[in-house]
Amino acid sequence: MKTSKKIGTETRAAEQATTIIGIAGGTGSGKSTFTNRLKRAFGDAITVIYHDNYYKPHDDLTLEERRTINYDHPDALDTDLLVRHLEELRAGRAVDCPTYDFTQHTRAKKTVAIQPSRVIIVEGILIFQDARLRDLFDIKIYVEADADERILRRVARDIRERGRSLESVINQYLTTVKPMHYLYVEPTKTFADLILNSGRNDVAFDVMKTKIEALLGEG
Ligand SMILES: Nc1ncnc2c1ncn2[C@@H]1O[C@H](COP(=O)(O)OP(=O)(O)O)[C@@H](O)[C@H]1O
Ligand SMILES: Nc1ccn([C@@H]2O[C@H](COP(=O)(O)O)[C@@H](O)[C@H]2O)c(=O)n1
Repeated sequence: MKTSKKIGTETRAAEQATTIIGIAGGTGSGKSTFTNRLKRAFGDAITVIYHDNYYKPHDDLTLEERRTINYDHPDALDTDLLVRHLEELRAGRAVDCPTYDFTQHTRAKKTVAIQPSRVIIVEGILIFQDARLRDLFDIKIYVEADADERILRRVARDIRERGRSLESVINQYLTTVKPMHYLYVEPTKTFADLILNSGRNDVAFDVMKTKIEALLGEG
Protein backbone atom coordinates (compact mmCIF):
# COMPACT_ATOMS: atom_id res chain seq x y z
CA MET A 1 0.00 0.00 0.00
CA LYS A 2 2.73 2.46 0.92
CA THR A 3 4.57 2.08 -2.40
CA SER A 4 1.67 3.19 -4.59
CA LYS A 5 2.70 5.85 -7.11
CA LYS A 6 0.36 7.68 -9.50
CA ILE A 7 1.19 7.10 -13.16
CA GLY A 8 -1.23 9.24 -15.14
CA THR A 9 -4.69 8.29 -13.97
CA GLU A 10 -3.58 4.72 -13.29
CA THR A 11 -2.09 3.53 -10.05
CA ARG A 12 -0.02 0.71 -11.51
CA ALA A 13 2.20 0.22 -8.49
CA ALA A 14 -0.86 -0.04 -6.26
CA GLU A 15 -2.10 -2.91 -8.42
CA GLN A 16 1.04 -4.83 -7.51
CA ALA A 17 1.25 -3.55 -3.95
CA THR A 18 1.69 -5.75 -0.94
CA THR A 19 -0.17 -5.01 2.28
CA ILE A 20 1.58 -6.06 5.47
CA ILE A 21 -0.62 -6.55 8.53
CA GLY A 22 0.96 -6.77 11.99
CA ILE A 23 -0.90 -8.66 14.73
CA ALA A 24 0.57 -8.08 18.21
CA GLY A 25 -0.60 -8.64 21.79
CA GLY A 26 0.59 -10.27 24.98
CA THR A 27 1.35 -13.96 25.28
CA GLY A 28 -1.87 -15.98 25.36
CA SER A 29 -3.97 -13.07 24.12
CA GLY A 30 -5.17 -15.00 21.07
CA LYS A 31 -2.88 -13.62 18.33
CA SER A 32 -2.25 -17.03 16.77
CA THR A 33 -5.91 -17.98 17.11
CA PHE A 34 -6.96 -14.88 15.14
CA THR A 35 -4.12 -15.15 12.61
CA ASN A 36 -4.66 -18.86 11.99
CA ARG A 37 -8.37 -18.30 11.42
CA LEU A 38 -7.56 -15.77 8.68
CA LYS A 39 -4.99 -18.16 7.20
CA ARG A 40 -7.59 -20.95 7.11
CA ALA A 41 -10.04 -18.62 5.36
CA PHE A 42 -7.59 -17.51 2.65
CA GLY A 43 -5.09 -20.37 2.35
CA ASP A 44 -2.21 -19.73 -0.06
CA ALA A 45 -3.69 -16.39 -1.15
CA ILE A 46 -2.09 -14.82 1.94
CA THR A 47 1.28 -15.26 3.64
CA VAL A 48 1.77 -15.60 7.40
CA ILE A 49 5.03 -15.09 9.28
CA TYR A 50 5.47 -15.68 13.02
CA HIS A 51 8.10 -13.62 14.85
CA ASP A 52 8.43 -16.62 17.24
CA ASN A 53 10.28 -18.46 14.46
CA TYR A 54 12.97 -15.79 14.62
CA TYR A 55 14.06 -16.49 18.20
CA LYS A 56 17.87 -16.66 18.26
CA PRO A 57 19.17 -20.26 18.28
CA HIS A 58 21.75 -20.41 21.18
CA ASP A 59 23.07 -23.82 20.10
CA ASP A 60 26.27 -22.97 21.98
CA LEU A 61 24.42 -23.28 25.30
CA THR A 62 23.13 -26.39 27.08
CA LEU A 63 19.38 -27.01 27.30
CA GLU A 64 19.56 -26.14 31.00
CA GLU A 65 21.21 -22.80 30.18
CA ARG A 66 18.75 -22.07 27.36
CA ARG A 67 15.85 -22.55 29.80
CA THR A 68 17.04 -19.53 31.79
CA ILE A 69 17.11 -17.02 28.90
CA ASN A 70 14.78 -14.03 28.98
CA TYR A 71 12.66 -14.75 25.89
CA ASP A 72 10.45 -11.73 26.37
CA HIS A 73 13.20 -9.16 25.85
CA PRO A 74 13.52 -7.77 22.29
CA ASP A 75 17.17 -8.94 22.13
CA ALA A 76 16.02 -12.58 22.24
CA LEU A 77 14.76 -12.32 18.66
CA ASP A 78 16.61 -11.93 15.36
CA THR A 79 14.41 -9.06 14.21
CA ASP A 80 17.05 -7.93 11.68
CA LEU A 81 16.42 -11.17 9.79
CA LEU A 82 12.65 -10.73 9.94
CA VAL A 83 12.96 -7.19 8.56
CA ARG A 84 15.14 -8.47 5.69
CA HIS A 85 12.66 -11.27 4.97
CA LEU A 86 9.71 -8.88 4.87
CA GLU A 87 11.58 -6.60 2.48
CA GLU A 88 12.31 -9.60 0.25
CA LEU A 89 8.68 -10.74 0.32
CA ARG A 90 7.46 -7.24 -0.44
CA ALA A 91 9.81 -7.21 -3.43
CA GLY A 92 8.11 -10.41 -4.63
CA ARG A 93 10.82 -12.90 -3.65
CA ALA A 94 10.33 -16.06 -1.56
CA VAL A 95 12.31 -16.49 1.68
CA ASP A 96 13.52 -19.45 3.75
CA CYS A 97 11.93 -18.91 7.14
CA PRO A 98 13.51 -20.49 10.22
CA THR A 99 11.34 -22.67 12.46
CA TYR A 100 11.51 -22.89 16.25
CA ASP A 101 11.38 -25.79 18.68
CA PHE A 102 9.92 -24.55 21.98
CA THR A 103 10.59 -27.89 23.66
CA GLN A 104 14.36 -27.47 23.04
CA HIS A 105 14.45 -23.65 23.32
CA THR A 106 16.25 -23.35 19.99
CA ARG A 107 15.74 -23.29 16.24
CA ALA A 108 14.63 -26.50 14.58
CA LYS A 109 16.79 -27.82 11.71
CA LYS A 110 14.23 -27.35 8.96
CA THR A 111 13.38 -24.09 7.28
CA VAL A 112 10.14 -23.36 5.44
CA ALA A 113 9.91 -21.65 2.06
CA ILE A 114 7.53 -18.70 2.41
CA GLN A 115 6.05 -17.37 -0.82
CA PRO A 116 5.23 -13.70 -1.41
CA SER A 117 1.60 -12.65 -1.80
CA ARG A 118 -0.53 -9.52 -1.88
CA VAL A 119 -1.31 -9.77 1.83
CA ILE A 120 1.28 -10.70 4.45
CA ILE A 121 0.40 -11.15 8.12
CA VAL A 122 3.15 -10.87 10.73
CA GLU A 123 2.36 -12.06 14.26
CA GLY A 124 4.27 -11.69 17.52
CA ILE A 125 4.38 -10.19 21.01
CA LEU A 126 7.13 -7.67 20.18
CA ILE A 127 6.49 -6.72 16.55
CA PHE A 128 5.33 -3.17 17.39
CA GLN A 129 8.34 -2.62 19.64
CA ASP A 130 10.73 -2.36 16.66
CA ALA A 131 10.44 0.90 14.68
CA ARG A 132 11.59 -0.75 11.41
CA LEU A 133 8.82 -3.35 11.69
CA ARG A 134 6.25 -0.72 12.60
CA ASP A 135 7.18 1.21 9.46
CA LEU A 136 6.67 -1.89 7.33
CA PHE A 137 3.13 -2.48 8.60
CA ASP A 138 0.21 -0.96 6.71
CA ILE A 139 -2.30 -2.15 9.30
CA LYS A 140 -1.48 -2.71 12.97
CA ILE A 141 -3.77 -4.83 15.16
CA TYR A 142 -3.35 -5.44 18.90
CA VAL A 143 -5.21 -8.37 20.49
CA GLU A 144 -6.24 -7.58 24.04
CA ALA A 145 -7.03 -9.99 26.88
CA ASP A 146 -6.89 -9.74 30.67
CA ALA A 147 -3.59 -10.87 32.21
CA ASP A 148 -5.25 -13.57 34.34
CA GLU A 149 -6.88 -15.13 31.27
CA ARG A 150 -3.64 -14.93 29.30
CA ILE A 151 -1.59 -16.73 31.95
CA LEU A 152 -4.25 -19.41 32.46
CA ARG A 153 -4.26 -20.08 28.69
CA ARG A 154 -0.49 -20.04 28.57
CA VAL A 155 -0.16 -22.58 31.38
CA ALA A 156 -2.50 -24.97 29.57
CA ARG A 157 -0.88 -24.41 26.15
CA ASP A 158 2.75 -24.59 27.30
CA ILE A 159 2.17 -27.83 29.22
CA ARG A 160 0.15 -29.33 26.33
CA GLU A 161 2.21 -28.12 23.35
CA ARG A 162 5.57 -26.73 24.46
CA GLY A 163 6.84 -29.47 26.80
CA ARG A 164 6.74 -27.34 29.95
CA SER A 165 5.93 -28.13 33.59
CA LEU A 166 3.48 -26.06 35.66
CA GLU A 167 6.35 -24.96 37.91
CA SER A 168 8.49 -23.77 34.97
CA VAL A 169 5.63 -21.77 33.40
CA ILE A 170 4.84 -20.05 36.71
CA ASN A 171 8.50 -19.29 37.41
CA GLN A 172 9.12 -17.94 33.88
CA TYR A 173 5.95 -15.86 34.00
CA LEU A 174 6.87 -14.16 37.28
CA THR A 175 10.56 -13.58 36.52
CA THR A 176 10.53 -12.49 32.85
CA VAL A 177 7.22 -12.79 30.97
CA LYS A 178 5.18 -10.48 33.19
CA PRO A 179 7.77 -7.70 33.75
CA MET A 180 8.78 -7.66 30.06
CA HIS A 181 5.12 -7.54 29.03
CA TYR A 182 4.61 -4.29 30.94
CA LEU A 183 7.94 -2.86 29.71
CA TYR A 184 7.90 -3.85 26.04
CA VAL A 185 4.55 -5.28 24.89
CA GLU A 186 1.65 -3.44 26.53
CA PRO A 187 3.08 0.07 25.76
CA THR A 188 3.05 -0.75 22.02
CA LYS A 189 -0.76 -0.92 22.07
CA THR A 190 -0.62 2.80 21.41
CA PHE A 191 0.69 2.12 17.88
CA ALA A 192 -2.30 -0.07 16.96
CA ASP A 193 -4.90 0.97 14.39
CA LEU A 194 -7.33 -1.59 15.81
CA ILE A 195 -7.54 -3.16 19.27
CA LEU A 196 -9.40 -6.46 19.31
CA ASN A 197 -11.31 -7.69 22.32
CA SER A 198 -10.19 -11.36 22.10
CA GLY A 199 -8.74 -13.44 19.27
CA ARG A 200 -12.07 -15.29 19.01
CA ASN A 201 -14.00 -12.16 18.12
CA ASP A 202 -16.32 -12.99 15.21
CA VAL A 203 -17.04 -9.35 14.34
CA ALA A 204 -13.33 -8.50 14.18
CA PHE A 205 -12.75 -11.59 12.05
CA ASP A 206 -15.50 -10.59 9.60
CA VAL A 207 -14.13 -7.03 9.37
CA MET A 208 -10.61 -8.25 8.60
CA LYS A 209 -11.88 -10.93 6.22
CA THR A 210 -13.78 -8.29 4.24
CA LYS A 211 -10.74 -6.01 4.20
CA ILE A 212 -8.44 -8.78 2.97
CA GLU A 213 -10.95 -9.85 0.30
CA ALA A 214 -10.90 -6.26 -0.97
CA LEU A 215 -7.09 -6.18 -0.96
CA LEU A 216 -7.01 -9.42 -2.92
CA GLY A 217 -9.53 -8.07 -5.38
CA GLU A 218 -12.18 -10.55 -4.29
CA GLY A 219 -14.50 -8.00 -2.72
N1 LIG B 1 -10.96 -16.04 23.59
C1 LIG B 1 -10.43 -17.19 24.00
N2 LIG B 1 -11.05 -17.93 24.92
C2 LIG B 1 -10.52 -19.08 25.37
N3 LIG B 1 -9.34 -19.61 24.94
C3 LIG B 1 -8.67 -18.92 24.00
C4 LIG B 1 -9.17 -17.68 23.49
N4 LIG B 1 -8.26 -17.22 22.58
C5 LIG B 1 -7.26 -18.14 22.53
N5 LIG B 1 -7.51 -19.16 23.38
C6 LIG B 1 -6.65 -20.32 23.62
O1 LIG B 1 -5.56 -19.86 24.42
C7 LIG B 1 -4.34 -20.44 23.99
C8 LIG B 1 -3.39 -19.34 23.57
O2 LIG B 1 -3.93 -18.71 22.43
P1 LIG B 1 -2.98 -18.25 21.23
O3 LIG B 1 -3.84 -17.82 20.10
O4 LIG B 1 -1.95 -19.30 20.97
O5 LIG B 1 -2.30 -16.97 21.92
P2 LIG B 1 -1.03 -16.13 21.48
O6 LIG B 1 -0.68 -16.50 20.08
O7 LIG B 1 -1.46 -14.71 21.63
O8 LIG B 1 0.04 -16.50 22.47
C9 LIG B 1 -4.69 -21.40 22.85
O9 LIG B 1 -4.81 -22.70 23.39
C10 LIG B 1 -6.05 -20.90 22.36
O10 LIG B 1 -6.84 -21.95 21.83
N1 LIG C 1 12.34 -20.82 24.08
C1 LIG C 1 11.28 -20.01 24.28
C2 LIG C 1 10.98 -18.95 23.43
C3 LIG C 1 9.86 -18.19 23.70
N2 LIG C 1 9.08 -18.47 24.75
C4 LIG C 1 7.89 -17.68 25.06
O1 LIG C 1 7.05 -17.51 23.93
C5 LIG C 1 6.23 -16.39 24.17
C6 LIG C 1 5.79 -15.77 22.86
O2 LIG C 1 4.98 -16.63 22.14
P1 LIG C 1 3.38 -16.56 22.24
O3 LIG C 1 2.93 -17.57 21.22
O4 LIG C 1 2.99 -16.93 23.63
O5 LIG C 1 2.98 -15.17 21.90
C7 LIG C 1 7.04 -15.42 25.00
O6 LIG C 1 6.24 -14.89 26.04
C8 LIG C 1 8.20 -16.28 25.53
O7 LIG C 1 8.26 -16.28 26.92
C9 LIG C 1 9.38 -19.54 25.57
O8 LIG C 1 8.65 -19.80 26.57
N3 LIG C 1 10.48 -20.29 25.31
